[in-house]
Amino acid sequence: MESTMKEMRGGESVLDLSPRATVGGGVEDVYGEDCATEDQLVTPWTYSVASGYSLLRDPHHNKGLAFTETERDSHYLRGLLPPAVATQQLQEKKLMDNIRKYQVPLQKYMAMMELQERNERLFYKLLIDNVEELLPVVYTPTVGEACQKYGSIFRRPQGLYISLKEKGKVLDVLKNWPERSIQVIVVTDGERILGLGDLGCQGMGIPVGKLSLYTALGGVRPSACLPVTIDVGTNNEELLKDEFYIGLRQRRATGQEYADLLHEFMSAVKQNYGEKVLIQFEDFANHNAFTLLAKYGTTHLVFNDDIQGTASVVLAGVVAALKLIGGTLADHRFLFLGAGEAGTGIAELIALEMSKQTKIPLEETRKKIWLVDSKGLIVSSRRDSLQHFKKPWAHDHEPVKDLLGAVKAIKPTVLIGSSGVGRTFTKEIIETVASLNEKPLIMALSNPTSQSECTAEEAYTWSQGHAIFASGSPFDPFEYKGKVFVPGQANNAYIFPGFGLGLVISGAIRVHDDMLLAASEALANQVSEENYDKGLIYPPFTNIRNISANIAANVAAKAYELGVATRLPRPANLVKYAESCMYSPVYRSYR
Ligand SMILES: NC(=O)C1=CN([C@@H]2O[C@H](COP(=O)(O)OP(=O)(O)OC[C@H]3O[C@@H](n4cnc5c(N)ncnc54)[C@H](OP(=O)(O)O)[C@@H]3O)[C@@H](O)[C@H]2O)C=CC1
Ligand SMILES: CC(=O)C(=O)O
Ligand SMILES: [Mg+2]
Repeated sequence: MESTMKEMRGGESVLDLSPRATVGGGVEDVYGEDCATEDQLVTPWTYSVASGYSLLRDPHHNKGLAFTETERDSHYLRGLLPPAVATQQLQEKKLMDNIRKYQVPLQKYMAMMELQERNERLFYKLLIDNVEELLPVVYTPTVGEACQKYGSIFRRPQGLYISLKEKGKVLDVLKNWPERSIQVIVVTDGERILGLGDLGCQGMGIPVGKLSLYTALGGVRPSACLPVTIDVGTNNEELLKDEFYIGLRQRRATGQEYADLLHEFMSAVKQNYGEKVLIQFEDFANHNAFTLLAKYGTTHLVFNDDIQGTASVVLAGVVAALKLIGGTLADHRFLFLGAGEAGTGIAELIALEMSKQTKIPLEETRKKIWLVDSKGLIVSSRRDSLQHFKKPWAHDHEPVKDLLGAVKAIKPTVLIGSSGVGRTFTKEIIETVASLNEKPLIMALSNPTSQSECTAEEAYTWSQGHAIFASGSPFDPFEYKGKVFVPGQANNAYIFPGFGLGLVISGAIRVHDDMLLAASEALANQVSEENYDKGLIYPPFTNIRNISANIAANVAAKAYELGVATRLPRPANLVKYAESCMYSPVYRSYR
């Protein structure tokens, strides 16, 4: 410990690759302020009570016209606001009216971001109360366009940028962030933003959007959330030429240089925030995502949303769908288009659940699941040339070059799109799947809407109304032959906020596959008869905070059962406890 602190205080090499963080949370005096001597560098943090003009400019505390007469007197606000006093409800009504007037989704997005920067509680009140309407604005699909244009619409930094320029100084960079009690970090390196490819530093929109859902949907308080973008360059030629690009103007660093920066970041996070901070990897390319998850899964509280969160949400949808399509999980044959993070992550969790249900070994249950990648069906003759995460799916079969051929050969009952390529579920493919099944389950998971493997209209029309359909980005209900079909949204947003809350409230120090199954089970249990009657396999997002509390409780229960929870004693009623921990956006009164 002594040598660690000396290094930190020396102000040069702050990188400690084996931090002495305690399970109890945090490291004693990590900022080195109490014991620093004259020759040592510290961060000069100060705390003050905001009042007057600075109170109005502080998004955490600003209430705008909702400051009461008493607050206006006691906080030096007289004259800085017009005389009217408004309720939060009235402010919400006005802002929703304004947002609804914008025709262009990106304008709505910018209005929401501007609100978040101006009045955080009002932002979350809007998002929570109007979740179905605003989710497509702050999240997919609009966040995808926002990332593509991030350089042009950039106004104020909303998260922490850690680039190669900060190599050797990452711990100092973390200390520049104004909040210290961080519970959840969402980090991207921008290389696989939704299905839009490499957006470099402009991927920041994704951690910002995901964390706003952590708060709105999962109740993790905003000050405990830290969006991070690791900038190692971009291979996106358009961005490299774009004069408004906000990131490093170089091609991506790879190999040891990449690994070193990531390792410095992971070590600094643990050193600064302790063992219980959740690090959610988001939208990394698959050649790094699996490696990072495996490497840090045993030393940090890490979760890959694209691999694990997606798996949990899709398993929930499939289990719920069994009520509509019949059979048990093991009775079905699964075919995926796309064998990357999402595809193989989902496949593995389905196979695991199947194995647990049937007591059949995992190697056997995997054989019910087939994947197609850009080179065709994954079969054993391709094994040697496959990336490691595809190898478990190389079953014995003659080569098949495309999805249509695979559909004809495998005869799937469930078709899942996780390719990132739009309109790849063609009319012929959907017609073939529909001809093989009375009720085919079709999930087009790729985001944003432009990359969806098919639209809701296509799924329902081409299957003549027989398909049970869900998609990663939302589609409106569709009327076909006088019947209204309501597509579900199979998006990891159902899982990660409640999952993260469960980890936080139990003080979990590691993520385990059984927790993903627990989250999935909790979600599937929330689908009501009324939802099923509409053909839905997910509950509506309107009830998401309640759903998240149930997911959190199931995940926390599993953490206690597995012995990785550190918050002791275990609360007796975990749902109630989760609810009691959830952030509320209602204004507080100031003395
Ligand atoms: N709904 C949700 O909650 C989520 C949705 N997603 C979406 O899933 C998509 C994929 O993400 P992810 O798995 O991380 O990406 P990856 O890059 O890891 O995987 C993409 C896979 O699709 C394959 N592929 C690409 N083009 C084709 C094609 N034309 N025909 C057949 N296969 C193709 C690739 O093949 P090859 O390996 O040969 O290159 C690869 O196996 C993205 O659009 C993302 O937005 C992701 C996470 C959550
Ligand atoms: C939803 C999500 O995480 C993705 O599309 O990458
Ligand atoms: Mg993602």
